[in-house]
Amino acid sequence: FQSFVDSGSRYFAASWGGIQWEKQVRKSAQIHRGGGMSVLVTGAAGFVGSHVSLALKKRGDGVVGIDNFNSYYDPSLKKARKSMLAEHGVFVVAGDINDGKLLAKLFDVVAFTHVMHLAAQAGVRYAMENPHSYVHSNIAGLVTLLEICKSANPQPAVVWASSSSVYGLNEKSPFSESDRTDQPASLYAATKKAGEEITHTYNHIYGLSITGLRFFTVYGPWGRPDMAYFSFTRNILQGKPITVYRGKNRVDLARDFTYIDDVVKGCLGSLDTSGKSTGSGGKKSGPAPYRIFNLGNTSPVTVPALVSILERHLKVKAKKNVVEMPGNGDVPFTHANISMARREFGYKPTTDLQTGLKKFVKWYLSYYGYNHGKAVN
Ligand SMILES: NC(=O)c1ccc[n+]([C@@H]2O[C@H](COP(=O)([O-])OP(=O)(O)OC[C@H]3O[C@@H](n4cnc5c(N)ncnc54)[C@H](O)[C@@H]3O)[C@@H](O)[C@H]2O)c1
Ligand SMILES: O=C(O)[C@H]1O[C@H](OP(=O)(O)OP(=O)(O)OC[C@H]2O[C@@H](n3ccc(=O)[nH]c3=O)[C@H](O)[C@@H]2O)[C@H](O)[C@@H](O)[C@@H]1O
Repeated sequence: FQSFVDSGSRYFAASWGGIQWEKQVRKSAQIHRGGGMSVLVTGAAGFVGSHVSLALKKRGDGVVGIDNFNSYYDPSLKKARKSMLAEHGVFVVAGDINDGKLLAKLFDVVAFTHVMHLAAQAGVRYAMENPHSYVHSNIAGLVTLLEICKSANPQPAVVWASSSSVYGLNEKSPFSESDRTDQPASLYAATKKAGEEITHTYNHIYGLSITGLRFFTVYGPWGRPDMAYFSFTRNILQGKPITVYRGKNRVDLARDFTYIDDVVKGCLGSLDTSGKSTGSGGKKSGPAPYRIFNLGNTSPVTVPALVSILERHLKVKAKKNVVEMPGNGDVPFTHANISMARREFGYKPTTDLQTGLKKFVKWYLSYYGYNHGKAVN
């Protein structure tokens, strides 16, 4: 088969469906531990997806990835993550979650017990540049995926990435799952909030088990070049200035930066406790779990403090341009209350920003070399 899909800004073709392809999918989905699960991970060549796929595979679960390798950021990093996963026996299919035929084929080949849905157009500020890419992946793609999941027999349990950005202009701190989420500050946040409502309908009508995870600014090795900690590192090493946004009345912005290994533990914990979907072939036979959890670090750090930590680890002083936060969708601060995730599956982040950034810098220097990151786009 050949499927042509619009992956954001450009078209690409992906081949799938041959005997060799099916063999790779089956092998990757094999469970190596009694009672293990077979998980379809969307966005598997992405930052969080590659880490979660690896962790599942390492503990004996079957994992098949799907990713459209779009060029929102350097696709060579996504390809490198795919190669790293292949070395550990995880096959990442090249394709778009809007391609219902491809998804149906994957479910024909493997009776997935779980779907870890991480494919999305991420990034808060880029939504002003390319709004339709958010609708394409975070709304249309989500619905295509849920349509396949609800029709599957048996239905998988679905765990998916929402975002701390749904708290938007909420001023109550720390953010609890029961706080209001009806004042998004960006189109990205609005599409994640829409995802929470859309998944609810599939839970209600079709009995799909749904767990939404509100991640809080995740960072770490194999991270995302568009995020501040990554682009600051690159610019500091290249001697280029960085732009540090500041809030109204000269107040520093702050984020509840959360280390990737902690988030991975939260993803696995929520998969393990997700319970079963209650329908099959599009028919519900009883109520199924619908859950939403914050996965944060519970200890916000200001952006200037983030820069200071990077300066110390990199042993280079940053050239800072401090500017007032433009009206670009950013929120002034985030801070997670994680008591629900702690209660449900023992989620307990253990990595502070200082320690986590040390690990990131070590990875960055080994991946891009010591030539001040000039290989990065
Ligand atoms: N990293 C964070 O700080 C953070 C915080 C909150 C929420 N999230 C959410 O977590 C998830 C993972 O984020 P990430 O940081 O790993 O981002 P990422 O961009 O590295 O990973 C997403 C992956 O999905 C793929 N993808 C995008 N649209 C697709 C489509 N239509 N079909 C198939 N593949 C597609 C991309 O190529 C990419 O590899 C996303 O849903 C994101 O919105 C991330
Ligand atoms: O928690 C979340 O839900 C979101 O976390 C991050 O979004 P963000 O917190 O904006 O992460 P960064 O882009 O790394 O920005 C971190 C902080 O640095 C600031 N920043 C960013 C870029 C820059 O050039 N300068 C700057 O000061 C931002 O205003 C923000 O306060 C991810 O990029 C989103 O995909 C995710 O949904």
